[in-house]
Amino acid sequence: MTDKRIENINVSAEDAIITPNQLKDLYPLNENIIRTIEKGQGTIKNILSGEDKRILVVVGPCSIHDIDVAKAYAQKLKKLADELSDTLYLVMRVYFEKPRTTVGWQGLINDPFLDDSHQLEEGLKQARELLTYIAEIGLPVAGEALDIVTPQYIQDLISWTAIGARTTESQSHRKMASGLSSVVGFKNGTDGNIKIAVNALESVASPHNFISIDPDGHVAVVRTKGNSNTHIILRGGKEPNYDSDSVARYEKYLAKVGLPTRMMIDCSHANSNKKAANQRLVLKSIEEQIKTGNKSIMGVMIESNLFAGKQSIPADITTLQYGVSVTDECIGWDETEELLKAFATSIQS
Ligand SMILES: O=C[C@H](O)[C@H](O)COP(=O)(O)O
Ligand SMILES: C=C(OP(=O)(O)O)C(=O)O
Repeated sequence: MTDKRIENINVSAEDAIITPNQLKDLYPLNENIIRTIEKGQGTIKNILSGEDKRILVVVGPCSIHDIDVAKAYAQKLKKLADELSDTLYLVMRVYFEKPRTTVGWQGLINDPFLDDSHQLEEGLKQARELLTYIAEIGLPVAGEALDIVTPQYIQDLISWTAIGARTTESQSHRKMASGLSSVVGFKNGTDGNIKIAVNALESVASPHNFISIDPDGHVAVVRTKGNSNTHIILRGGKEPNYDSDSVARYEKYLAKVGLPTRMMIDCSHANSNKKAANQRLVLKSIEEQIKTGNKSIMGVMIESNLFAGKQSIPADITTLQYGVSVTDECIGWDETEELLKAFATSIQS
């Protein structure tokens, strides 16, 4: 029994919620969905190995806060993905969990009503419903695995996974990622440290054992086989790190430690100085590097929403602007379409 004099002094409640299997029964898989995920996970593995020569593009909102906006975005992106599929493999960023530098809204799963009511079960339901909708239309999805337990609820619907700059060095995240079925990308640290991402690749390739929950919600020891389908993501730090000199330096470093020299470049975050308009400059540099023979850049990340910019979350949620990010600045849909079409045409020729 808990003795309240010494334990849970700073805990106000422990509310039981739906189990992973119960959530999956509410929003089940079907053959269409399984085909999208199998194809998504498989294609991304082939891009990582170099067998598929296309460039992986992880593109979409910084965070999902409005399911209708996300569905409208997914419809547009699917059309563009089909159009550019000879050169680019487009995967939608569907990020439900936001790591914060200090405090702030932590994403749709944590607070689906954006009002500090923290109805996590509702957040999980909304997340899974959206993921099944996007998979049904045949579009693969990318997510950030920030929480250690939520993958049990939604990871079957994810084709590519990021571990963020603030958690790349975390042993718990590395252990969890060693059991994920998708390719996993590790960001460099917020200060620009690449070593922690390279160390993560080594750690994640090994089998691990850790305590989590099983699909029925029972506490369980999860024993993983290790995941070698991994790569680093350059997101900038104190300085941007997308330029050809930085890329060449990281290629050498990966080769020196015996790892494949494959990497993704994040056009946003510290590579854009958090200014969405700068993402096009990063993409232009990537385009030039690929055109001049770079074979290490296997993917790019772009933060994009229906409309450009960002907004603060207002006290009255009904006054939110439709289709505008509530976390980092994004480029709008028109610019996204223009940039990706130009990128595809340029690297094809
Ligand atoms: O990608 C989003 C943000 O860069 C990340 O969540 C950190 O945000 P913050 O510095 O506003 O907390
Ligand atoms: C938080 C993110 O990035 P980073 O971990 O690079 O800050 C993100 O991609 O949403």
